Amino acid sequence: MWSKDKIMTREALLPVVTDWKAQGQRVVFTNGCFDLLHLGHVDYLEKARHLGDRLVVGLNTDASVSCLKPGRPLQDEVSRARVLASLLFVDAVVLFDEQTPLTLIEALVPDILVKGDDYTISGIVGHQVVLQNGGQVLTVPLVAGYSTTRIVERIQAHLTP
Ligand SMILES: Nc1ncnc2c1ncn2[C@@H]1O[C@H](COP(=O)(O)OP(=O)(O)OP(=O)(O)O)[C@@H](O)[C@H]1O
Ligand SMILES: O=P(O)(O)O[C@@H]1O[C@H]([C@H](O)CO)[C@@H](O)[C@H](O)[C@@H]1O
Repeated sequence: MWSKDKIMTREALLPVVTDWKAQGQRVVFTNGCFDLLHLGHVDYLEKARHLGDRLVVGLNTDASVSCLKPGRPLQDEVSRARVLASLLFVDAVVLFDEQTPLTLIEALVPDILVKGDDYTISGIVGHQVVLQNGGQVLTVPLVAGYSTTRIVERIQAHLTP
């Protein structure tokens, strides 16, 4: 499979997830902006994938990111989606335009919902949907010292005379 084929619309992804579930595969879902991919992202995504059998990543569109994080994204949604899709342990990438992935999670009803532990369980959007459907909501420890913001700050410091 070419990585670009992992990038799907919500409509195309729904039957794929239904088939995975019908085959008894546990579907893990996470989401984020993933502006500049770094070690923390890779570590947490790989761990998320191994909490189940398939990993679906919800990716904020450029419009969504710019509402959440003024001045961002630095990389457009096409680039961010392809970089995520190129990861061996990512099975699907789906863009969402809203401020939160709630409607996407309501549509997919993943078996496992995951975020980094910079979030509390009750602070993870969609946790009620997943728990009410008998699923799990989990966090993965952060890799200390890694963030997109930190990368930007280091570049800015490097460029400042
Ligand atoms: N250092 C890290 N280790 C593990 N997971 C991380 C780390 N940083 C972010 N994540 C996780 O990656 C996902 C996407 O987060 P996000 O795109 O905001 O990354 P970020 O590097 O924190 O970006 P920003 O600096 O712009 O906030 C979230 O689920 C978050 O919990
Ligand atoms: O990359 P971020 O900022 O960690 O991703 C955000 O996560 C929010 C989270 O799911 C809240 O529980 C989400 O609402 C927001 O749209 C971003 O994806």
